[in-house]
Amino acid sequence: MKNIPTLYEWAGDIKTFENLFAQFYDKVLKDDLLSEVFKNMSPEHVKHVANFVAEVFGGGQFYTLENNGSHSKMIGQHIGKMLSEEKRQRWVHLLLQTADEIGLKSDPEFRSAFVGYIEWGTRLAVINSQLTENPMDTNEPMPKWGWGETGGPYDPD
Ligand code: HEM
Repeated sequence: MKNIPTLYEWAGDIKTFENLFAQFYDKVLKDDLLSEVFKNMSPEHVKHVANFVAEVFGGGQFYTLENNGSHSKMIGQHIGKMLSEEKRQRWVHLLLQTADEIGLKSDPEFRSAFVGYIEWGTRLAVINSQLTENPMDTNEPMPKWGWGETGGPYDPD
């Protein structure tokens, strides 16, 4: 494959990410373990998380510009939340279930990159949630996620 798309381009567009997280948080709010954690989430939460992940996946500055966000600001949302490994696992499980239900690209290459990011991001969220102060400088750049070892999407040729 000559022109390798970004993860964002391969997944679709911003509506793909908004749909994924809208359906996901519907499940989260009905979940016995996670509903308590998210019961006070802001009305913008779904859009902010969709924008954040879309930006990390190479879609442009959705979170940075539209939400005046930064990696540090996002990390700050998890400080002191005391998230457990059990809650993290449920979060991951529901997100992957939603990904299948909405028909998110399911080629092995894309899912490998997607799961890699989700593992990284959720494990960091748990670690940061045990802290009382945000360790991250406000000027730290947003993370960028790519295809990793697979090098690009599934290509039958
Ligand atoms: C890749 C993993 C994750 C990403 C990209 C992410 C992203 C975000 C973002 C962007 C916000 C800010 C939302 C806003 O500005 O309104 C946020 C807030 C939050 N996140 Fe995460 N998060 C991740 C993992 C988790 C996990 C695993 C949990 C819990 C099990 C969690 C719990 C929360 C909570 C409780 C808030 C605050 C919600 C509120 O009250 O408005 N996050 N997250």
